[in-house]
Amino acid sequence: MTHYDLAIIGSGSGNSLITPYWDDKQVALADRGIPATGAFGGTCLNVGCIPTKMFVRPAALARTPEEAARLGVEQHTVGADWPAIRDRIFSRIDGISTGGRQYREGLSNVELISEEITLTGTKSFRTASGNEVQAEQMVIAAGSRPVLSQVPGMDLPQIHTSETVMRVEQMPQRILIVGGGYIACEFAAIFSGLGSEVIQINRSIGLMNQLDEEIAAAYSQQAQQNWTVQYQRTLAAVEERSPDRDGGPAGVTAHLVTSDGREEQHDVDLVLVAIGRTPNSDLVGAAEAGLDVLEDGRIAVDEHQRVLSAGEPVEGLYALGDISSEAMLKHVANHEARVVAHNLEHPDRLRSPRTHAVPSAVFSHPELAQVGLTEAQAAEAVGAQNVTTKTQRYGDTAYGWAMEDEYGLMKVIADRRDGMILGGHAMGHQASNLIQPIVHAMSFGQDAYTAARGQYWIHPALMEVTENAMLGLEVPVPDDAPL
Ligand SMILES: Cc1cc2nc3c(=O)[nH]c(=O)nc-3n(C[C@H](O)[C@H](O)[C@H](O)COP(=O)(O)OP(=O)(O)OC[C@H]3O[C@@H](n4cnc5c(N)ncnc54)[C@H](O)[C@@H]3O)c2cc1C
Ligand SMILES: NC(=O)c1ccc[n+]([C@@H]2O[C@H](COP(=O)([O-])OP(=O)(O)OC[C@H]3O[C@@H](n4cnc5c(N)ncnc54)[C@H](O)[C@@H]3O)[C@@H](O)[C@H]2O)c1
Repeated sequence: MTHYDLAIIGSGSGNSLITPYWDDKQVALADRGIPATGAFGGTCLNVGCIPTKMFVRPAALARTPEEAARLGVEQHTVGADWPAIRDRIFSRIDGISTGGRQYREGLSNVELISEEITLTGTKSFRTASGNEVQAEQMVIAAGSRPVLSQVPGMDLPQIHTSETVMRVEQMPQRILIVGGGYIACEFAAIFSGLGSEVIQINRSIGLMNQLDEEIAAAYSQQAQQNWTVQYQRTLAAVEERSPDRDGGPAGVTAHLVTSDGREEQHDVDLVLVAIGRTPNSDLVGAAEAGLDVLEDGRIAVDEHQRVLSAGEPVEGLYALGDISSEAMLKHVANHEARVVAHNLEHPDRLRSPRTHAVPSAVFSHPELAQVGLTEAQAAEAVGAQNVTTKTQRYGDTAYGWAMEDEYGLMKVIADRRDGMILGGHAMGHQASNLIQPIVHAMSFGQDAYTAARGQYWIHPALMEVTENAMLGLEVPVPDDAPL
């Protein structure tokens, strides 16, 4: 049994817990590596946020002829060099991952355990090779993994999740994407932008249905113009077709079933399954070790990120990120890591993460961003009569004219009694940036009028969309309001 001052499971946001405080103490960092590649550094770096957005950018560039044509410029995308794009992206990503691993391996106070571990108690685990580890304090930051459909054919090499699809040898000519959430909508934009024929199916009607209804409907309409979207369909089975005459890779036939029981099929090169992610609490053996596990698979934590066992926090045991958080987002995992880092160092002054005004963006085409409540949730929270909303079209602002923008929207939802912002939702160019002043106002408790009028907005920047959305709300103007 090896004893450490701190043991961390997971090298994603967990990796950032090793602050200078631990320089003269002994830390174990266990990570089995990303399944497809064994890479160090977790999901965001290797198979998540960062590589996806590195594909989003060339896909957006490949689409510029559409916008250029509206502005009187003739452009033509000749093609996207998938192997070159893929290799450029992963040479950078893999280098960062390798560098991170080497750095950790080189530290005398850190033991890197590159193996799958299983908890044996609340602050102990066994490695796959049989070593027993015990720690004074422990953090479970073991993330989540993609869920696969429970249908025949999921073991075929043409079936992909977000963990494998970015490294395929050739860009698919035709791809079926299953799901209507973040990952499905981002990859639909990536592959359609780069030139694949994309068919996206969702079992319900509409895409990104967790968003504000107005924005989700507007996005779904746009998506249908950019690639093929089919609703009320689920995957029933996938079977391999024989290789083509030139000996090229075999594609698959995806069998679908519609909500009214009809059968359909699509011949595609590959299928991307993006129907959600499940926390890795089962992989680490959380329930067997006596930890409380919620119905959705998350490890239960209290307001200080302390893990619960039989409803009570276990001293010195924390969880963070996808394995315990409702929002599976990197900025949330990182914030929780900062809180846990503090709590590990100051057990007498425990802090809690902020749960208010958590934003997210979907880097699709168009881009989406949101923070706070939807209009329906706001009506539920404060009463429909107290809710005021403003939907500002990009196209009705000066920069929107410059862009000849046809679909961009920013919707702000506020309490009409005090002007406090309850939610913000955006769709269109740079939505993930335009939402930030709303996040700022909500985080620092500024009413919409003060947030809009209390600062200069550069004219005629696109950010005037956000300014105008806030100014368009029917809210009280505070006494001595800024002019
Ligand atoms: C395709 C995709 C795109 C995304 N894009 C965005 C985005 O744009 N913005 C955003 O905010 N979020 C995005 N996310 C979500 C974001 O990546 C996650 O919320 C975040 O990475 C979670 O970090 P974590 O530290 O909790 O877990 P991870 O980074 O997943 O780290 C957990 C680590 O634990 C290891 N592990 C698990 N079980 C064991 C075990 N038993 N033994 C040893 N090691 C184990 C895993 O191998 C992994 O390396 C995206 C996710 C995906 C999949
Ligand atoms: N830009 C970002 O911040 C970003 C990007 C990617 C992923 N993520 C995170 O990763 C999480 C997982 O992403 P995701 O897209 O896999 O999940 P998701 O929860 O966003 O979407 C899942 C989709 O799959 C559908 N679905 C669920 N079960 C199904 C089934 N059995 N058959 C058919 N369809 C089914 C759902 O209706 C939904 O449309 C997200 O919730 C998000 O937190 C964030």
